[in-house]
Amino acid sequence: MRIMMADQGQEWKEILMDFADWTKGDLKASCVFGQLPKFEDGGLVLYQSNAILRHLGRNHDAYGKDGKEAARIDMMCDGVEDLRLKYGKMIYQEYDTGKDQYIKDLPNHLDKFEAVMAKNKTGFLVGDKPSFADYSLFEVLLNHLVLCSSCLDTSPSLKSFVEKMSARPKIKAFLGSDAYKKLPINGNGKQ
Ligand SMILES: N[C@@H](CCC(=O)N[C@@H](CS)C(=O)NCC(=O)O)C(=O)O
Repeated sequence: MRIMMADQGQEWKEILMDFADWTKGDLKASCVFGQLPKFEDGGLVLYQSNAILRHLGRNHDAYGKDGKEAARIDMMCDGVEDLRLKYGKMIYQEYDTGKDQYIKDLPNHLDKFEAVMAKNKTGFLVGDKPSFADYSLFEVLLNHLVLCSSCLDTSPSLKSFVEKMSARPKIKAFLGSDAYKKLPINGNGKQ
């Protein structure tokens, strides 16, 4: 979300929740699913990261040029979410016992995105400009590069995608900012 808003030139105000405050429970009780992030846009209050991404996609013309592209963007976003969940399970539940096997299995998961990216030939998953699924994939790949810096060596289209996204001026500025650098990748400090 942050990367997408930065690239689309949308300013945002962020309130970071301290874990001690969160455990008091008041905010949790007010969240629709008892979890963050919470996103407010005017009178609209949203939860669920991918719903927020879709909202941003609609607002910033980053949801395909027609219904068919939108459907394929949804599919790619759900595919990214599957990978994000596998990564999260390893990070939060199996880091010490499962990290090596996760890295070994990673090419099987990344291959799917590599194939779509290579076939589209525009440098994006769908269409010829970044959609919310591209921002989601980009963020997941950045995190995987921290986990294993060589993980894209056998995925040339994904490697080029990450390089080009990282070089987009507003993304480059955001990734270089203190606001971004001080954020932990994962809440448990593992990466
Ligand atoms: N499917 C949700 C998952 C949200 C989620 O896992 N939130 C975590 C932080 S990233 C949370 O609020 N954890 C605290 C809790 O469950 O009490 C989304 O994508 O937004």
